[in-house]
Amino acid sequence: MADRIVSWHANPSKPKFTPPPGAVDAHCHVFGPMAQFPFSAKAKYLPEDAGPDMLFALRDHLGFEKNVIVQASCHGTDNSATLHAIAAAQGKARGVAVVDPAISEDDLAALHLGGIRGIRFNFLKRLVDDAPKDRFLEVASRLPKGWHVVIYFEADILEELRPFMDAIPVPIVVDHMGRPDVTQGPDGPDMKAFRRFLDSRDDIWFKPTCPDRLDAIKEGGKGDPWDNFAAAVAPLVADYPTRCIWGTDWPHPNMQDEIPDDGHLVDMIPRIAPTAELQQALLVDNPNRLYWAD
Ligand SMILES: O=C(O)c1cc(C(=O)O)oc(=O)c1
Repeated sequence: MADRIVSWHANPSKPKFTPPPGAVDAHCHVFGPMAQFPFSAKAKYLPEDAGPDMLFALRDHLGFEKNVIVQASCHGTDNSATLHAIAAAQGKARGVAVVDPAISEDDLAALHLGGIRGIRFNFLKRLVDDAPKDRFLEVASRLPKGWHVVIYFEADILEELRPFMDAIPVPIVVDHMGRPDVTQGPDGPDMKAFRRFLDSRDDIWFKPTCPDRLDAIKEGGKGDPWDNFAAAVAPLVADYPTRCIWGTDWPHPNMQDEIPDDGHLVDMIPRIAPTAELQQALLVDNPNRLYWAD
């Protein structure tokens, strides 16, 4: 395994945009600390420590009140680091776990007590070795009440995943909108396909997140301030205002080449959600419905 990497900004700027009271950063991660929570033997990247203290300092700096911590692939199916961070947040965080599909009902109940409200299925080959659809469906059918499934996939496999996703019996939240090519614009084939998917069920949610990944210079995009992303994504938020949640994606796994300034990421919010109503839905009402319903 290569050296441990740093993928986050050392000194993010203060955003110009002020999030509304109660705003939730609903997609972020923690890494380690490794001495306490070792990374998975199957991890595809080995990051430096980015623990809860750093996450909460960033939350306060950016003007957010709560976090949803999504288990990062480098921790495999051992959710200890995520649970530790949720506990340290003292009610200000909930989370999404990655589980071995053979997990017992007791272990699912323990995750619920620890603040977990969903499980993540990752289909990115650069992040995980396998994604067994039949086993994923089985565990999705016996989740605690009120939970959902988070899915991370790339646009080119959306159609292939449709039968699998259509069979998921709980709400679905799509990470980073399934990584559309934002250089195609709001009416490009990737956005059209994603809209068709959203229209197929009213319990599919999405995260209009990661301009730094989707509009990266090395991916053929514009880079910060990510104008392609703003143009392609604002209409999606406008058309599905009750089904989107937003997050920084800190500490930005794997982004060590074009590390985003988190203050600039927050300043994308008014460009994709220009009214106070949209901002309230995206940052407060929607994430609270998914993660703090009980
Ligand atoms: O695109 C990625 O590299 C990435 C990785 C992870 C993870 O390693 O869990 O999570 C994300 O949200 C995005």
